Amino acid sequence: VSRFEGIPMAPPDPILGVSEAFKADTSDVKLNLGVGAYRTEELQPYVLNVVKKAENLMLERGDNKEYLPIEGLAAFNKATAELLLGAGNPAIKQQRVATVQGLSGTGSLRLGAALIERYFAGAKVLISAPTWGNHKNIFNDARVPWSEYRYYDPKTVGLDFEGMIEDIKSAPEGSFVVLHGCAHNPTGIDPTPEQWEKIADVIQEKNHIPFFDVAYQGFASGSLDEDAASVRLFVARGMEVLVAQSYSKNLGLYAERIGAINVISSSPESAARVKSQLKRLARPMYSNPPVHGARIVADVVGNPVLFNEWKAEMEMMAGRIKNVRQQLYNSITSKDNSGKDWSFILKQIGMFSFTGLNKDQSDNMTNKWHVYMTKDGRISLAGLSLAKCEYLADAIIDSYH
Ligand SMILES: Cc1[nH+]cc(COP(=O)(O)O)c(/C=N/[C@@H](CC(=O)O)C(=O)O)c1O
Repeated sequence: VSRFEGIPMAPPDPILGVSEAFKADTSDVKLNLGVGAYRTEELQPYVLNVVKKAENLMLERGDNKEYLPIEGLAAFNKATAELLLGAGNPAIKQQRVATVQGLSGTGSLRLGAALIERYFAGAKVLISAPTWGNHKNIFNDARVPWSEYRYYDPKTVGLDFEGMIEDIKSAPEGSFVVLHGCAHNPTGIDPTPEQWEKIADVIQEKNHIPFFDVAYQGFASGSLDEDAASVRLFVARGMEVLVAQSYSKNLGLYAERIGAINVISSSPESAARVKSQLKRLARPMYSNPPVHGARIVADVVGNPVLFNEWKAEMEMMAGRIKNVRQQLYNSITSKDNSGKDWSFILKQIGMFSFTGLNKDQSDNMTNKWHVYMTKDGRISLAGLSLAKCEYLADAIIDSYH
């Protein structure tokens, strides 16, 4: 008898498990609108041109495979903090930013969670309702207690701003508030600039610490600066902030696992101490991070020609998703005569559309129409082509009524 027999079979991941089910489907009309990964109009994965150019540069240079320091590639850490905050940001000049390269967004969030667990005993983390499917797993496994703040209002298919503020205000003083920097996942609903100001007010009032998850910078609006505006607003106020970054989507480096955890503190001394403890946490977890993705980001950002080409490719990707969003709206409204208001599809930003389809309706999308999506009603528009909008519109209308 195996000694592992007591280990139960784990359920498939709510997001990544959808791709497994999609692959098993033999239908030729199947659509994978599950995982948030960009696809071209031909529904193929996309390796950015600048990534190929950066990799050729590496080969020509003959870069070695020596260990990186625990905190990662210095050139990457410099580039990623400057991308996030703007190269001239006073926090960077005053050396108040502790940046450690992480295993993409997930690994950076986990490192931040481990710091909270070790140095903020009893502190609570507040996450939005709903939020990205892996946030709860990350804080659960880091043994950090969390609770939810109201975010999505199904009645208005919009932001429950009053509820959000109330829940953040009523949380214990000094809680960590997880905020999506832009392109909220799964709702696609972002606070307005005015609402961000009020969110910053209540967080300051309560001495909470904001923990931004920035997984789509430049990918949501097409502009790196626009998509970082919320983070920069909080830092400009002199607030101490944690920010997890990912280059999975905006540079298409999904499988390279490249991201960073940034801790902006009020003094260079505390930034240095925080960085030393982040290294202390990383060493027994994975020792030091992978070099390939870090070099690509550092080379692309460090080379003005490549940097400009990257910005153009981001605008292209964001543009394709905006076109698909508009086309889906047109297809649905030209077919559906129920009078339902579908304008939420156009108001949402980023990779996803939160359709409002419930679990049974989402099951119908999959079982009858071979459309794969997450059970919370989210569809990834990045996996949709203009050519498939008619078909998807039929599936959504059929599943709704
Ligand atoms: C908000 C958010 N934060 C972090 C991540 C982590 O990505 P990483 O590749 O670890 O940098 C993702 C990925 N989201 C998509 C893929 C996934 O679930 O892992 C998704 O929502 O489909 C997010 O959507």
